[in-house]
Amino acid sequence: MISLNNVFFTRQDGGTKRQIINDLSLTILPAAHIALLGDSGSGKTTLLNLLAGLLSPDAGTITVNQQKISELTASELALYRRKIGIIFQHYQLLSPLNVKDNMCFQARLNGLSPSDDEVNTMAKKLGLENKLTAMPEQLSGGEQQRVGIGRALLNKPKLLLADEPTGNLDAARSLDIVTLLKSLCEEEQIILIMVTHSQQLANQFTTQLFLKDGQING
Ligand SMILES: Nc1ncnc2c1ncn2[C@@H]1O[C@H](COP(=O)(O)OP(=O)(O)OP(=O)(O)O)[C@@H](O)[C@H]1O
Repeated sequence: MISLNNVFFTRQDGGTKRQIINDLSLTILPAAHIALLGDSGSGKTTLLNLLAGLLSPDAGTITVNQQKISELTASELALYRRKIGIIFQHYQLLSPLNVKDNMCFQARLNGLSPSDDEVNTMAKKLGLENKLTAMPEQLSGGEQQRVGIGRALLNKPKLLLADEPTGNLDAARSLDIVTLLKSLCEEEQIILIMVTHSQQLANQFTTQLFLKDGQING
């Protein structure tokens, strides 16, 4: 479960301060799947970064699975970040590593050692069973994003944050990837929060939240 209580976050915009997140309170239940929508610049990525512990609120508290992340020290935050899943629009695979090692990368960083069985099962679910020894540059965009999903899931997160994960893919492939991502999160009871500009993709989610003026309109 996630709760945000009276969270404020400002950015310096030229000479003035701009309130990006403005007294936001929100509860997200375990295993919820949420599409986060909002105009460009409304603060969607900022909100994901606050949940990822990459930014700290100016005021208010953020609690993720009973851990008050807004009060953690830098080293505690580094440990917290290792445990959550993040999927980026630009995949961010490591080019010298093959698919298998990319998929295992975050889990290994977090002290887990996925077995060959686990990796093969995940690769199969992602349709990557014949690509485990391929290098990232030999993959299509959709395949690279599936490696990104595998990398996040093999780390067994309780929370997965996805920032426009299909922003680089065409509509049909985006729908396939989001459907797959959602069903894998359902299977593993993972909270999924996905930023998207696409209403069609958001419609795959039972909960849609709209960020506007630093506030959530659910
Ligand atoms: N590092 C930064 N320094 C200053 N301002 C920033 C910084 N990063 C983002 N901003 C500003 O904060 C606001 C919110 O940005 P954010 O990236 O969270 O929006 P978004 O809703 O994710 O936008 P988009 O849909 O275009 O990706 C924007 O006005 C942006 O210009």
